[in-house]
Amino acid sequence: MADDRSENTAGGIALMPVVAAALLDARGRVLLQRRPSGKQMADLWEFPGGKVEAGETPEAALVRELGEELAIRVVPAAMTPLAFASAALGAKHLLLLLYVIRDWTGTPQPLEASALAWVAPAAMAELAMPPADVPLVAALAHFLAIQG
Ligand SMILES: Nc1nc2c([nH]c(=O)n2[C@H]2C[C@H](O)[C@@H](COP(=O)(O)OP(=O)(O)OP(=O)(O)O)O2)c(=O)[nH]1
Repeated sequence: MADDRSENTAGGIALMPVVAAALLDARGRVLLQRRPSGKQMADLWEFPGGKVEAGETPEAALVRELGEELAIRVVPAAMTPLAFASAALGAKHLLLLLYVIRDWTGTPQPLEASALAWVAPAAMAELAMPPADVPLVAALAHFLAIQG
């Protein structure tokens, strides 16, 4: 019998773990990237990140994704877990883990996105983002408001 443990299919639902970063600059702005045309959820603004691959920790996946997408270097110790979203996504179920990151090396470049933008928390709600991000944006705005 096939061993499906690595596919996260317990209960019949295929979980899709995705990691994402709220990169914050010194002014409290957040880096968002625009998904390219032709990809699922094209043209929506999102937190940089991507799918956790089999055998990877979430933190290792975020190190890899931020290198691939933005050409920046981050270390797991600089990642603070902030919030998660749990939402149906087609035949799968998205588990989206959002980390706050204030320290990294390099200048973010849009290697895979069609655009990058540093966005003030108050302006985030005006951008079109994937539905799963809505509660994450609210959690981030709250976090930034209490952090000052
Ligand atoms: N990175 C990111 N993905 C998000 C966000 N919100 C959201 O629903 N997603 C979804 C979109 C995709 O279905 C999934 C991420 O998959 P992806 O295709 O961008 O990931 P990837 O970089 O591993 O890409 P690929 O190699 O599979 O092309 O998570 C978000 O804020 N950031």
